[in-house]
Amino acid sequence: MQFNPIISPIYFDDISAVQTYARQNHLLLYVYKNTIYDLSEFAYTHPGGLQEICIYANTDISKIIFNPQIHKHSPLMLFKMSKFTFGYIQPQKQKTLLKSKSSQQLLQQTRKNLLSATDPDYLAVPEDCCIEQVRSIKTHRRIYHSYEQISQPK
Ligand code: HEM
Repeated sequence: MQFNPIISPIYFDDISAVQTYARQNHLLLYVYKNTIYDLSEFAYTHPGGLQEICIYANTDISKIIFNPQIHKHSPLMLFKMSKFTFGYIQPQKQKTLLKSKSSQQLLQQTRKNLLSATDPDYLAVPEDCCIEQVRSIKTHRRIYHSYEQISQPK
């Protein structure tokens, strides 16, 4: 079955992991600001030519694609590329998760729930913590997110 990165993006630790993956799977991957695009098919219809785009295959093109000395693409090309999004370089996925609005809201809500139920456990929730996987637990009054799922960032 074909893996669908749009539903489930792949996370890589660094560019060399991307390169190894691309080699093993015969893909033309391009990294722009930590987002990875699979242009394996698009490359054949690249208006600037297949050869030109292949030169930079499996590299970080953040400083390349808007470089006028190479070819200054229109910023709209990023929209075009977005449909080929394949994955992300994200070594500290958990910390990034905490930065996302929904994770923070969830964390605050969990703290409030524990507080409002005068559950002493809320004091034990560390100030700087992140949510790995949110599962729910039931107490005598309400359903909370499991404390075991809230941990210190590594
Ligand atoms: C570094 C990897 C590159 C990527 C990922 C890339 C990607 C793209 C994309 C997505 C477009 C379509 C833009 C659109 O339809 O709006 C495009 C257009 C184009 N590319 Fe590239 N390109 C790369 C390298 C190059 C190079 C090295 C050259 C020439 C030396 C080049 C020349 C062009 C030209 C002439 C166009 C058409 C005009 C334009 O949209 O600016 N590209 N490229």
